[in-house]
Amino acid sequence: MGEKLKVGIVGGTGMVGQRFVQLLDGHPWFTVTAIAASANSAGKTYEESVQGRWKLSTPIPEGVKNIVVQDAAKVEEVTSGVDFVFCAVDMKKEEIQALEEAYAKTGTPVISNNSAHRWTPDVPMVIPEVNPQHLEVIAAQRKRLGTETGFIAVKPNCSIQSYVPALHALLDFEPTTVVASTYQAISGAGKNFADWPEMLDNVIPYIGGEEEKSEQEPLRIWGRVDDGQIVKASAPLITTQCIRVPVTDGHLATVFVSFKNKPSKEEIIARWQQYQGRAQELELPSAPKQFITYFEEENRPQTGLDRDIEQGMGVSTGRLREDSLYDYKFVGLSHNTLRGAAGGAVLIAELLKAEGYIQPK
Ligand SMILES: N[C@@H](CC=O)C(=O)O
Repeated sequence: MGEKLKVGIVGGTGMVGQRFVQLLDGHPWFTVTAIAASANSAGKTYEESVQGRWKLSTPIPEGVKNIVVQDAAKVEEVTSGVDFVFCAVDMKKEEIQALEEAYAKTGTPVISNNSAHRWTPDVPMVIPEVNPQHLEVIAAQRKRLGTETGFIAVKPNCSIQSYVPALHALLDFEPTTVVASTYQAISGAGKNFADWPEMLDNVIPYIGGEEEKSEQEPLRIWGRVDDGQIVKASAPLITTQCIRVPVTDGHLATVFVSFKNKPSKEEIIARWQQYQGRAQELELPSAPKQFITYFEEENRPQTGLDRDIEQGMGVSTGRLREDSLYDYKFVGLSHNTLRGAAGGAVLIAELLKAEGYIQPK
């Protein structure tokens, strides 16, 4: 594998940005050469800019400490030294849409953790093991943006990763109805217990916008490519409740599901255990060897015990049993800031590189 691709992190000082920094330390294909953030952080070293707000348990990697943070709004300056960027910024939707398009128009691929472009018809929203075929729409997007090399690709919301992979492995049994309740960690809101004390010994039954995302985004993931656009699927019907719970990391979901062709319990478990996607076929560096792990123990998966499975990139399921109203019920779990955020975006970038969409400039 020749020289590493040079990466910029736009929004590198926030919680997801810090995860990008952590995951890219020692990455075999990518090296961080630029970090951009708001004008307030611009001009400081990365170490200075995250002083007192570094939220991860591992130290700031040596290789990025002295990178001078750039102003994310100065798009040409940031992109001049990189082959592609990750983007995780906290701004209004229209501002993020415009910023990401400005980056893409410089010929720079943008892999985004933000939700702003998740419903732009020619922007692929990808889980590499589930819908890698959606990358096809990049050609149409490049035409629209007037660039031969730039584009935007996004990852879906973290909540859906705790049940969509498990349902995807069962898609040919035609799930008709899904009820999912998610129990979401506080890091999903970019917080820890120090900065969100009311989450100690508490549950908050509301996460703004989350239920809409959790019900609609799976249908886009299962959508088809038609004339350079993603057309969302019309089934299954999905309803959700999303709840904030007092855990640091890990989104757990309880799921009820009925099928047109009801599989046996053994068939479901076999599908989960055997499921392999494009990320495993290509042996991408961040791909979990076992994408879905089924736990036979009746008290697993547990958020604290199992969120880090496969370096936080695997998904786990358990407690599969028949239900009195639906065909089955089960529990799913995924790490929200690894598989569900920065890790998922790094895996998309690896897929894009392996498929020839990201190249040295
Ligand atoms: N909106 C989610 C974060 C996932 O992307 C949350 O609040 O947990």
